[in-house]
Amino acid sequence: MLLFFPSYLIDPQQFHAPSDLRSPRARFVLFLLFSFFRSGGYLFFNRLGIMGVVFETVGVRQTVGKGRLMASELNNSNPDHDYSKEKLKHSSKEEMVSTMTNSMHRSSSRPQLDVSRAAIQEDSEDRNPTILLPNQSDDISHLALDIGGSLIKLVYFSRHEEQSPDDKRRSMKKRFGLSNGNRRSYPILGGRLHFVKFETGKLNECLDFISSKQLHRGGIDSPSWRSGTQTDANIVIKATGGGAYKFADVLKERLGVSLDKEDEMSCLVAGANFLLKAIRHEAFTHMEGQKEFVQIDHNDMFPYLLVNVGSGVSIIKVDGDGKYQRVSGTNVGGGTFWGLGRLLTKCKNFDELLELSQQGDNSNVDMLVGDIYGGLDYSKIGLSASTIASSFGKTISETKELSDYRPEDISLSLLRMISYNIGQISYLNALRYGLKKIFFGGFFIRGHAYTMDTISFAVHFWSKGQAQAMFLRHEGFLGALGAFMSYETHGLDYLRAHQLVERFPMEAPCIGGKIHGPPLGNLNEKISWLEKFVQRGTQITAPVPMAPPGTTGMGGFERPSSRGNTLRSDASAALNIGVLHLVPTLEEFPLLADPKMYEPNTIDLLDHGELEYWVTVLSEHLPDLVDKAVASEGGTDDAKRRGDVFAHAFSAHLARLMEEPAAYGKLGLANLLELREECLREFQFMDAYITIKQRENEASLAVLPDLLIELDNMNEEDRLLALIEGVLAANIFDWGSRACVDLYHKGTIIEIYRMSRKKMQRPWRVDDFDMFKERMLGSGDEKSQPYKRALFFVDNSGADVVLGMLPLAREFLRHGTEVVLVANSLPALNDVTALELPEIVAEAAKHCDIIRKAAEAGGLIMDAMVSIQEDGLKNHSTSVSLMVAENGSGGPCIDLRQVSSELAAVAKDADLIILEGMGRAIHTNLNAHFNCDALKLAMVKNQRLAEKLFNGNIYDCICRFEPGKEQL
Ligand SMILES: Nc1ncnc2c1ncn2[C@@H]1O[C@H](COP(=O)(O)OP(=O)(O)O)[C@@H](O)[C@H]1O
Ligand SMILES: CC(C)(COP(=O)(O)O)[C@@H](O)C(=O)NCCC(=O)O
Ligand SMILES: [Mn+2]
Repeated sequence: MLLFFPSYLIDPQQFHAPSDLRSPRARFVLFLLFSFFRSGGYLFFNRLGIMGVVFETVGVRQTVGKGRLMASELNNSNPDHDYSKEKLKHSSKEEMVSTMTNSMHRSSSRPQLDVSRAAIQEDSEDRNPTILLPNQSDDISHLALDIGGSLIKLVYFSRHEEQSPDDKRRSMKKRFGLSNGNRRSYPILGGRLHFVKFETGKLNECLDFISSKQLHRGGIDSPSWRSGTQTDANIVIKATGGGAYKFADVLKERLGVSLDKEDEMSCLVAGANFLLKAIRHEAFTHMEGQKEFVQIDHNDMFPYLLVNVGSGVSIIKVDGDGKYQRVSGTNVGGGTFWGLGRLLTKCKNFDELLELSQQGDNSNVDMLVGDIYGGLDYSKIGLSASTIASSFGKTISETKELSDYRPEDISLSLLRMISYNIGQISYLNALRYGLKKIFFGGFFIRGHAYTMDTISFAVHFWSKGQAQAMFLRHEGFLGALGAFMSYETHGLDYLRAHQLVERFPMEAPCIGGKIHGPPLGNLNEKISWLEKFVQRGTQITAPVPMAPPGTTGMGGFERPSSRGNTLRSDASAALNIGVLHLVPTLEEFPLLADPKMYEPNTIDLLDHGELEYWVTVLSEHLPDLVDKAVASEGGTDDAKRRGDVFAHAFSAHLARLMEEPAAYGKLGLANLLELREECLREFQFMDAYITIKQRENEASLAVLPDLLIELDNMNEEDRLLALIEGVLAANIFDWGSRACVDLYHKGTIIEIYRMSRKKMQRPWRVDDFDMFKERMLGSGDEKSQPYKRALFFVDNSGADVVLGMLPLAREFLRHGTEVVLVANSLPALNDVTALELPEIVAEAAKHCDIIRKAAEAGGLIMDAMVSIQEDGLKNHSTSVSLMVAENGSGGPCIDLRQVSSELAAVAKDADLIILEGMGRAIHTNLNAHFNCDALKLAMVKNQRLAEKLFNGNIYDCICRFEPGKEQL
């Protein structure tokens, strides 16, 4: 039998089912219906009543004329969409499919897949049948080019992991001992945007790069490439810049592809608008060596002036999306600097020229006011003696030849001449149109501190502080991004800031026309490449070169105050930008009281002392972490090798950040801690603490029954206190804290837990327990209304979750409150993950009726213990539900601007959130305000932090209760 999808395009990321699906019956029927989708091709639905299907982009398989689709799980990503309005009224399979597809809502901008007449072949024996997409014809676009006068910029999209997501899912499941597959184990869906540049003069190397990765065919892993079903002659690539015309024939000849030419100005504007809207820390100011990220108000973005400093300079007034006017330009631009500079200094490359300027003194070349006025200021018109009166004016001397001047001085003079000139013309245009915001892009900027300072000074000086110069991290890629955006098929223009996660992998550089390393995606080659550096005794340079801090053009026409710093070589790595991971399922946590003001990080790492301290903490933790990571992979030679390279790579990141804290965007402690986890994953350490977690889970589960008996013998008030005490005490099991790890040598898990409980002394350092108790139990005769739904942001495995949070959850269930355990999507230290929780809950449920019934009601223990098919409908009860949701994070902290859509959806009905642990309740979110009540529980396992934030000591406890803003 064939099941037909209605004949229109669906937006996979926006498909979800109504909340009615929470009824076990509805879910069971759906389960039967879609059981054949499971594992790798399944329609997923979780215990929260949010069912989703996503045609996971990485799972898309296509053949010519007949698409094949591997469905995978996911849920809604459209924050505007109202779940509650949709009702599922049909019960037959066909009707249900069609109802669900009808409920999908179509976004004109995301027509990734044409599922018209899509069909499932039910006669197939396969439990994971393929869906045929007979009308899916085009490959989803992957590459766009901006071929400029000096540089070729590539933006390309990759959907594929080094390992296929299915393999990953399988190996993760195997490791976690989970056999069934209706839980998502890998949150990265979407794909990745990469940014690469080559010199236009080395077009051939650029084409080799494209060809080696088969980017024009959708990447090495694309099915059409593997199957050889697509002919290159059909391939059309978006391109902009003059080279799109000039080199069209070469591309046709070499790659067989045609170029679809996009207007350069439109692309620049589209690229800039996209970056400003979608990337949180894209724009920054740079004054006197200080870089500061600018928060862009999306509702007040326009108009602005865009100055693109490429070979030449374009000045564009931007009034909105697609609304712009090129108001001016100048032929004195980056090409002038590089061209004249090369002639005058004999430099071999652009960076060398820039680097030279850092040792220069332009007063040997420039004619200063003082040179004309006999050393005096021309104070009447506000010019100091050191102001440049005439760039290169001193070289009019007839007695000197070019060789009599230092190349360093010439380079600096040239740089200042051109930068001031551009700054001044930009200001004049801003003045002409009454604009206050000027964004500078183009590769002339090259993240070079002195260039930015000089332009900023000029804008500030001439506008008397009225206009502001801002720079863009993706400076040179505006046009290429715009061309990429112009594909009508990927709809990335609708992405929002929270859906993009920037990563900085140790990728081999491929810049300046040379690919300095292996093609992306081959871990082994990447490791060898990094090893070579280590063996040669060369420090691995972190992947993001940028200008040194502190070079400044103070005084506008003064000399740079900071000198002698070397410019990070462009060839040593990529740019000051990372790979953009597109995670269309991330959303803003809906219970944040003031999302615009929300700042996750409590500690400001702009404070150099703080940065130094935390970098040292992480460095000192590194050897132990490497040991654990290597052991988690069986201690094999391969694991040791990866462990070694991981240590070098992570140290390089830390060194890089010490040098320039804002190199990867705005830096907080949460980012630093997450970087460590990401770096581990980059070298394929998927869960370094797996053994420790399992051991601690087992030990804790063994004593749980006794603890529950003990608790049940208490009266309600004492029990509540004991439970909170228990959470705080058990939060001591934190393998990320140096002090705690030292403690673990001193006893068994249970001994340490008992010791920790014994030490609990009220009042705690922050102690709002009485307020919380009153809200829970009421006061006097007045009983309080129980919470409807509580979100428990759980932290560590073992005692923390088993003896701390789970018993507390049980108490809420007892009060009739629905509980959602919110846990990490990916491992971080010894934190429990959402994938691991069902099994832990199932174990606990063996000893506790309350947990068992609630877990059954939440559909949770079916995940780990019984198959829903065998259990069927017989066992559901009316008890409140215990559920699990993943939080979308892969670090020990949580940034609530980017949570999983699963969590965002379930949060809508919550009236209490409990944030537990140092990472989630102290390092991040200590100052966060919510619309619902919030309880923040943590033990402070770091002396410095305890002193700084709470004027206290290590092992102090925090119990902060904050009534929700809406309740106040
Ligand atoms: N590695 C490099 N090689 C050549 N020029 C560079 C390099 N890095 C920065 N530049 C500067 O960037 C300019 C080109 O900027 P870009 O935005 O790519 O413009 P275009 O599209 O005109 O090539 C060059 O003229 C030069 O000033
Ligand atoms: C990484 C952590 C935030 C995890 O703490 P948790 O959230 O598990 O309570 C914490 O271990 C930490 O801040 N460690 C570094 C500090 C130290 O070693 O003292
Ligand atoms: Mn933790």
